Amino acid sequence: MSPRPIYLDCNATTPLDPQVLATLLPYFTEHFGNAASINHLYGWEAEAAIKQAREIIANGINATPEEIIFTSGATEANNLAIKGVAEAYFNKGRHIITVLTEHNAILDPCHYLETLGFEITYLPVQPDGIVDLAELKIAIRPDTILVSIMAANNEIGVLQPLAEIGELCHQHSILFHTDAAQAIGKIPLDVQQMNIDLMSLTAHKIYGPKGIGALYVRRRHPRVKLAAQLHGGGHERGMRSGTLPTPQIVGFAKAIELSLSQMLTETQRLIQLRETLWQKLSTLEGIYLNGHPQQRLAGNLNISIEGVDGQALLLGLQPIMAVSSGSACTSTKIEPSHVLKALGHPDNLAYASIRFGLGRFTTEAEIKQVADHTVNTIQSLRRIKPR
Ligand SMILES: Cc1ncc(COP(=O)(O)O)c(C=O)c1O
Ligand code: FES
Repeated sequence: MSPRPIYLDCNATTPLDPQVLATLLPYFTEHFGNAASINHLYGWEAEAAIKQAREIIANGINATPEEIIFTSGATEANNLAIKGVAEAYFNKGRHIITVLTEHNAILDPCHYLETLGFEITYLPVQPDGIVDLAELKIAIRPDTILVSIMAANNEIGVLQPLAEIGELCHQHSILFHTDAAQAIGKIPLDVQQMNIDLMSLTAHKIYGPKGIGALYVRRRHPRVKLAAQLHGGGHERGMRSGTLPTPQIVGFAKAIELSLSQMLTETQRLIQLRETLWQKLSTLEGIYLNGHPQQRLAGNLNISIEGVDGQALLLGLQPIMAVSSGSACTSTKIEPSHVLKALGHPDNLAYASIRFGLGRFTTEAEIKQVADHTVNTIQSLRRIKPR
């Protein structure tokens, strides 16, 4: 049997860290209680574990435990933030600002709100993927209630200037939400220092379990009002009903704890690996780096390649590596993703794009193998289909 391909799709998801698995397993077995059961030991055990996890997660972003609402992931957290704020503040205003390069879990709730009469401004980005603060300033209106700008982009890894955006929103008394699904545990996030009012988190991009995330909601200066989107037993202060999944929550906290404790060394290691890969790939002509070269996640490399078919390239890479195109394309239609389009890529050029997502378990030997195979595949495709 041939070995499994090298996993390089860490912006899509990551494997569970064995330490995370060990921490959460007992909560599937002996400590299986419902944290809402207040009359017996089983419930108390679950409740205590969740309390501790909530503290770890809150500390990790300089928030308080009461400001953490557990959700099924960042998609749900984004929906709760955007729809929850829209519903709670619609008497104040119906204008929201976001960015063209956001994840669909932001763009789709915004499109939905448009059908209800809200107005959304979708800011462009600069060619390097970073929002222009002057454009943001211009977009702010007296009826703007929310600015939602992601911390790190899932396709091109670009980091947005959160502290500057937060400062601007604060000056105008507008709530600032950030989707930090790709950023938590990878860059420092401080909701006080960055003036962040709401922040979406998820566990599965940092070696935690899938199906668990959180929304941070500021409770003081200002206290953010939010309309619940899931009604039921009144869990999470009525903001998100549903029995809390203790194993996932415990695993989420462990994942954050591990990521924060190794953030500096991990960032340096990943930058080195990423640069090795980029140096090798950029020896070829017609290869472009997508997104800002430095203001990006350490483990993300997104490139566009001239003169090859995107599908053919992915097929050629598949036996050796698990990467993604970062774009929805069919073999008949070569179309860059909405993120690459927002960078100003011309549609008509035959582009192939690859997103490499390096992570905790990526080795130097793997990167060398991936670099060689990618270069060879591009060269042989170009021989078949000359530019
Ligand atoms: C930026 C961003 N937002 C939201 C999500 C969705 O997160 P989840 O899978 O936890 O719902 C992802 C991951 O797919 C993401 O990268
Ligand atoms: S793989 Fe088809 S456009 Fe990128």
